[in-house]
Amino acid sequence: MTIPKAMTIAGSDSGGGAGIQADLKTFQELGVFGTSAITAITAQNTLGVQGVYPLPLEAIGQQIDSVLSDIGTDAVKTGMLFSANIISLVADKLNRYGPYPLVLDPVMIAKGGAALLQQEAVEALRRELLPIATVLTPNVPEACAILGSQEIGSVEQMIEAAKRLHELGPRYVFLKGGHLDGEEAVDVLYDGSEAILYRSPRIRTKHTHGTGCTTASAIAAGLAKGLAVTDAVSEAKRFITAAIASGLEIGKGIGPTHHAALRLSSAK
Ligand SMILES: Nc1ncnc2c1ncn2[C@@H]1O[C@H](COP(=O)(O)OP(=O)(O)OP(=O)(O)O)[C@@H](O)[C@H]1O
Ligand SMILES: Cc1ncc(CO)c(N)n1
Repeated sequence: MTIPKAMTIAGSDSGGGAGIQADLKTFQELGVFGTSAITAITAQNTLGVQGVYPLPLEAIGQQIDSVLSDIGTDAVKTGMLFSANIISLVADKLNRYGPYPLVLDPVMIAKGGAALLQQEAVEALRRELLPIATVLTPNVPEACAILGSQEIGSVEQMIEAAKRLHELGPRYVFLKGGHLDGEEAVDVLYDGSEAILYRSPRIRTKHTHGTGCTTASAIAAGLAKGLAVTDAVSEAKRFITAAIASGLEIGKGIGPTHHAALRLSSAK
């Protein structure tokens, strides 16, 4: 049996809601075989990040070699990369084994405020990974950090920012509007000529841990299946909206999005 394959290169979230764990669950839900290279281990739960432990470069490189020299992949998603050295290593490996459809989620800061990317690594991200990305998926604060300060408070300003981000090299920019206010959660996809808006009702919940990782890996799953970027993004938007609607009240803080609502209701 052949099955589409996607690889995530990201950090581990012990709390299970974001990072590698969210990515692999999303791949599985969407019918894609998932592989991984872990860049850093975080001690994390619904209350925040208690510890960050980047892995040695050798360990990260070896995981990527093991997967790509044997199993291969139809798409890659990157998440938490933590340092400029890890970014350079990942760019080197993807250039050597690829090119692959690449969903680049420029993870910088966890919801509780912990740094998942060192500040001085933003330049490496811009220089080495943005130019080889198929889809760049920043949230509003990440877009501001990559652009070096820009006011983004409206959909019009999101479109302007997406255009400037596109000039840095990615084929598509998918700028997510989860951090803005309003009755709808509006995201912008820009391909260099046209801005497409993806809208959903804004769900009133605090349980949104892992929304970014889940969205980016759902897009990667679509690309692995051979979908056009616009279709992969539509599917991902539907998937994340359902996952937020069935977010879990577990732990004492911000609970995770949940991807298997149908199975859950038929269990017990
Ligand atoms: N309350 C909500 N209701 C509906 N959709 C939402 C809500 N919050 C976020 N989204 C959607 O979820 C997706 C992820 O967006 P968001 O801006 O939250 O990502 P993120 O900030 O990168 O996530 P994370 O904090 O996990 O890194 C987008 O499609 C966004 O529109
Ligand atoms: C490991 C990891 N990656 C990404 C995020 C962003 O949500 C997180 N909180 N933890």
